Amino acid sequence: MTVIERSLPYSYSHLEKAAELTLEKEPFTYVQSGAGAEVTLRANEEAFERWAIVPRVLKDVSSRNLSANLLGTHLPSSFMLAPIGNQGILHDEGELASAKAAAAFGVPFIASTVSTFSLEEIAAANGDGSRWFQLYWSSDFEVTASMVQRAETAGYSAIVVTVDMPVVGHRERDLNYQYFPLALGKGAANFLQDPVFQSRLSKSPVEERDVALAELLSVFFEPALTWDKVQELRKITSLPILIKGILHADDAKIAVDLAFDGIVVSNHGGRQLDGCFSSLDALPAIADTVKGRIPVLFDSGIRRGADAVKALSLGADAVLLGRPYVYGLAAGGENGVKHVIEQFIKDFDSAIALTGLTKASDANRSILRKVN
Ligand SMILES: Cc1cc2nc3c(=O)[nH]c(=O)nc-3n(C[C@H](O)[C@H](O)[C@H](O)COP(=O)(O)O)c2cc1C
Ligand SMILES: CCCCCCC(=O)C(=O)O
Repeated sequence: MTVIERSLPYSYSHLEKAAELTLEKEPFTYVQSGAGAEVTLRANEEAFERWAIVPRVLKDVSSRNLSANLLGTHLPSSFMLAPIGNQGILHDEGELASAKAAAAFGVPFIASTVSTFSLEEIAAANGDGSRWFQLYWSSDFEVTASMVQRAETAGYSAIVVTVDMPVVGHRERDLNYQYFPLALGKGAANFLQDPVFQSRLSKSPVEERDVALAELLSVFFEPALTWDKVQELRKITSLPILIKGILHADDAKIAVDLAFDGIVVSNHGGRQLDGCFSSLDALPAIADTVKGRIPVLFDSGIRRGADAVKALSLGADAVLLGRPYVYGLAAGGENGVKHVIEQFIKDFDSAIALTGLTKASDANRSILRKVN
């Protein structure tokens, strides 16, 4: 499938610029920025520059297989679209546009708890596409349970529990602008349309939106969350459960020991703890600990096809594409996301061939060297 959206740029930096020129400064900054001094945000990209691919030649790369299969989900090019909340601040069609674009390429879409549109609306837009649901664990457990059950009913095939946000990171640039999309109701649909959440209110969210949003903010975080509590999800759903936000090999070991179905090595794109490990630096030790017993997904810093080759070589089974696709959304709506997906697939395919591989799943450390 080829998308005609030639007015959009091809490089990440130009795509970011196109989004900046399209958006007001507050929503653009919300996406672009990280926590604190943004040391970790920068480290995520810099870590990729410290690994170099040492390609092999004359390997007959005329036929290539980029795919991965994880937990019953087919990934045609070993990547998925990362959960990104509040997409309505970037484009009126928000997650609906992204979910449609993902489906057009068969790329699985991970819908955020704090989406602008409800998980049912996103599922309808995603149609026959494949989708997972990202869960922010609410301190109101019955709301959490209700959302998970709704996701199962709406055809989501895995639950990704994000655990790196017991509290929100200190995002200085958002604080400077006093810009908080969740408080503005841009990521509220899953709560406002939830029957259990509605039962907590004396008037409907339509009648008293401000009261409903205040209730949302009061139950959004669960800083007391523990491994034991997350295990309770097993009683609620038969879907695979992945833990997103792992950086320490000991936590990866716990996830394996407790029989979770997968993990996502991630530092939330440098938006939570500034000064923490880059995601790529965390990956090898985690992959060595997991030893293939459960799928290891990776995000934070994937910008190009060669980045995906490096992450797969260091032990990831698949990667999540984050900021690049929402810059495409901002700059061009559904076609903008299609453009980003299409270019990423072409770039990844080229990188696999030029590395001397015919299967993405064959990527391994023998083709990488640490430089500087
Ligand atoms: C604007 C924005 C919103 C995000 N919202 C969520 C979210 O709702 N849930 C979640 O688990 N992660 C969220 N993330 C983190 C992404 O899933 C992913 O970990 C991160 O974007 C990876 O970093 P990268 O985009 O720099 O590669 C968000 C990231 C951004 C940039
Ligand atoms: C109160 C903060 C909620 C943020 C939810 C979206 C997200 O994960 C992000 O990084 O932004």
